Amino acid sequence: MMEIAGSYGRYFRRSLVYTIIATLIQVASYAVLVPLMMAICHDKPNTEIWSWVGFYAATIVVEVFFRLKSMNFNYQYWPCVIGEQRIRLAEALYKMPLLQLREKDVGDLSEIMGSNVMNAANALSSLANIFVEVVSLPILLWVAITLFDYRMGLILAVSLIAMLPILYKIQAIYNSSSADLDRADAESASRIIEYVKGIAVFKATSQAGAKSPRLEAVFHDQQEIQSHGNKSSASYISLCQFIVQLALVILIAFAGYLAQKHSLNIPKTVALVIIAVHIIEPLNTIAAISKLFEIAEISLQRIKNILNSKGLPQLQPQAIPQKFDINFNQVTFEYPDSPVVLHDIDLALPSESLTGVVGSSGCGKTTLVQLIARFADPTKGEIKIGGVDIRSLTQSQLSSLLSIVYQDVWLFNDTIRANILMGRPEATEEELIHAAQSANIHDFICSLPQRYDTLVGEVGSSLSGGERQRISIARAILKNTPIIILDEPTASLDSESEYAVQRAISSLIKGKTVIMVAHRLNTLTAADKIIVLDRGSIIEEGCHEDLIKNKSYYYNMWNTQLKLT
Ligand SMILES: Nc1ncnc2c1ncn2[C@@H]1O[C@H](COP(=O)(O)OP(=O)(O)OP(=O)(O)O)[C@@H](O)[C@H]1O
Repeated sequence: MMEIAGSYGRYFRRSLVYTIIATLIQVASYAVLVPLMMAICHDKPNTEIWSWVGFYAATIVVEVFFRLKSMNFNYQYWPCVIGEQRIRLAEALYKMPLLQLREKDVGDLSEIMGSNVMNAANALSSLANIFVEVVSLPILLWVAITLFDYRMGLILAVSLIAMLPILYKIQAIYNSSSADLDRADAESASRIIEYVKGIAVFKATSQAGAKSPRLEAVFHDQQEIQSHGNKSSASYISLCQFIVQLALVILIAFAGYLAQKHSLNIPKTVALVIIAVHIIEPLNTIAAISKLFEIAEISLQRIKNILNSKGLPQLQPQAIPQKFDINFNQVTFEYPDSPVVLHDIDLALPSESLTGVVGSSGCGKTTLVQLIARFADPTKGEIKIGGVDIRSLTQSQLSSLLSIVYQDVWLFNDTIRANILMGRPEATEEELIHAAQSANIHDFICSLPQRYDTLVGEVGSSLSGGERQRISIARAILKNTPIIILDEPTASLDSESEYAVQRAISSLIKGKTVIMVAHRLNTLTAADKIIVLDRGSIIEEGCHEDLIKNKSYYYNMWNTQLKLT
């Protein structure tokens, strides 16, 4: 619990203390019933009866006061706890190696950050207090009953303890349904995201809406699991309550027997039975909330799995590099449970040079460039920037050294200004406009109704691939890092857009150390060096003219592309 409470732990502890105080006072109020009943039945003077009534009323007022104090946590800090947990998760995701993050299911992650955090916080805000109350109240009331009549206390304890193994057994039977339901919820969240992202494909294949078998199957499963879960939890709660009520029946029968034998007087019997009823009430609640605790426990486990995932290790910290040449020394890499993708790569990229990476599909080009950004660490070997092993840099140090431009551009549903400023939030208006002009996108932005304040969401679908790409390049220009990684930035563009984006790229890479993956070899003819990869190994290296002269792998690729154009 304290883990979820995070920095609000002391408020949570305080609220539990208030609950305990309120419960103690509640017990005192019930205990007052015994002398009150005795005073009424034994015709005691009115003053004595009224003083007991007054005492009873006073305990109720004080109890309500402390209950309200304990609830303060719910409405004041509960939303803060949720916010804090979500920030912690977001930070854990940020630290997670990209390779590991990409393997996570988006639906699953949104379920964790959404419902799972809510479930865990609910357990903290309301369930914990109820739990303290429903556990401590019966114990304290039992102590009170035992003090008034040890035989009643004994019979109550024996009958409740005898029922514990049965309750435990029932709980074990019903336990699995919550985990199944949680899994079904996560699966359904994933399918919904998949459906929304792939709706164009679903429409094209006439599998949209009710005709989508994937969506239908997952909703059907979820319904089944949900109704099974609801049925089982309803019967679980009823069964537990029935068993707990049995203990009350035994106690009442025993109290009647003692009263018949004149071993217990009537007012005391009535008062003790009233108190015993108040023991049973919270015990019934335990059955209901234990189900909610179980759901919270599963949610907490899923949250912890993210929070406990380890980031990439950091070597002894070093000063941020002052030179920006990049060196691969004997770098080998393999994805988990996959064959080796890169073999013993030795590569030197001088400062302020442009290096192209080419090769057939799947030969490891993207993997090679992503290793520079520590998307994952090499299985063997090292990568250095300006002589500094990148594993000794913090994530933000490394990020400040490089910008990556991908083929698929991700723009946030915010203004165009905000999207570009992500490169350097503190940039001035002049710097922003200069970056957009350099990226060849300023005129287009000015043609939009709200210019730089146009929301990407409003024009998102009408932005062409080239326009989106130039916005992302403007962001990189503004960031102004000494190293630029380009992973097929023009691969999906038509030749007109490609020309505009190429001009933007020329502005971006001026005076930088650049590594660029490209399928279209004509984009690399001016590169200082081109490396040719085949099945994870460098098989050729040199400038365009040298590689053509070699008449080998690159030469064949070039001729094939010439024939196609
Ligand atoms: N996350 C992953 N887990 C396992 N294998 C992967 C993963 N990502 C890529 N691979 C495999 O690693 C190999 C190299 O992939 P990579 O994307 O680096 O190739 P590429 O040369 O950039 O391909 P393309 O030109 O088609 O983009 C491929 O066989 C690919 O299937």
